[in-house]
Amino acid sequence: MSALSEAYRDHPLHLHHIIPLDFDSVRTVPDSHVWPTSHAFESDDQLSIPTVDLMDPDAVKLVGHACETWGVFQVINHGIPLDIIDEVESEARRLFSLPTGHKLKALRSPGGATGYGLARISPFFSKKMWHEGFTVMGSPVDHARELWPNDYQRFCDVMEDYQKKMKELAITLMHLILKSLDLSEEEISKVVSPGGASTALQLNSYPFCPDPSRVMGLAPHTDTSLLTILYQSTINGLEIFKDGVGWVLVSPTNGSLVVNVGDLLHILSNAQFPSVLHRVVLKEKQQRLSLAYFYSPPTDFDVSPLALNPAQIPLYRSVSVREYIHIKAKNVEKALSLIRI
Ligand SMILES: C=C1C[C@]23C[C@@]1(O)CC[C@H]2[C@@]12CCC[C@@](C)(C(=O)O1)[C@H]2[C@@H]3C(=O)O
Ligand SMILES: O=C(O)CCC(=O)C(=O)O
Ligand SMILES: [Fe+2]
Repeated sequence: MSALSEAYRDHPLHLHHIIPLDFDSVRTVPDSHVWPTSHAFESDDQLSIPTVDLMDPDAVKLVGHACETWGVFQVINHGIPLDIIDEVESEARRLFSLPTGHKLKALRSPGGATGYGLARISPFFSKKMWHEGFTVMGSPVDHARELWPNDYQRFCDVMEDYQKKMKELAITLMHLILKSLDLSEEEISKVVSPGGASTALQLNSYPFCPDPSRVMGLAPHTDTSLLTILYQSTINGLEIFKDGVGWVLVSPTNGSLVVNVGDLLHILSNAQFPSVLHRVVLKEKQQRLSLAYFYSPPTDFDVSPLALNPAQIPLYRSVSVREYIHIKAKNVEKALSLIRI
């Protein structure tokens, strides 16, 4: 068991907050999944988040500006081969198209962190989300063997290879981001080291929905990570919240990846980089898939505001990654304010 999985063990969830709906059998949206519709569901579809070309000689400045003004950006020329992304998407599709009863063989256990199930934030909302996920931390072999006793190797190879590639990209991005904060190489290497990191890959599926305007794919949340690298299939749905504007749609563009600031980078940057609030709404009846890779320091690493000039005061106390996960598991929305000085 990875150290990251262990951090979640002290916060077991009830099975009704883990088991997704049997999406295969529903013809209408059950009341448990109907969210109050209001103007809150509207979004700005004209504005676009910044795009950063990782080959641009000004990448440090561009990434820093995007993190500061939006907390999220798209990357192009990121070096992840498109056929690898396609393979992961296709394996994710293979998994989510299994009959519900079969997927339950890989159900996340109440104290577990990996496998099939609802998003961890589910207990914090009175309505259920139109979502099913599969969380991978390293090798998914134990769950994959339950799903495909004679045919699990390909799924494992593809998921492990993707995590390796994502880790390299996350490290590159972290170097650019921390350089933009003027941190020294020595300080950067304490936060980002290839050997030590807590990472997770989350396969998300928003199944076919007979009435998309009444459901919520993934409720508004911030990610716990330093940063998250997201691939979204061709279907719209991801929205980010921008102060002074409201919800802004992030349309998928071919081959680009979405990078967002998580809570731990928000703390490290002393709130210079906002941990972006985001959600997924269903814009179409059709199934939507996404792949989210979460990158954080090891669980025993103490995160504290680093990018301080002499005139600045730290806004957050030091907190270990493990402790922050515990705080967030109990108070999802208030976690950052609970460590504010
Ligand atoms: C490492 C992780 C981040 C995450 C919890 C997890 O253990 C794996 C799933 C992740 C996810 C994906 C959907 C949104 C989110 C808030 C959730 O409920 O599960 C994130 C978690 C997070 O960022 O805290
Ligand atoms: O599906 C998406 O576009 C977003 C997923 C997400 O926010 C997450 O997995 O944390
Ligand atoms: Fe997220």
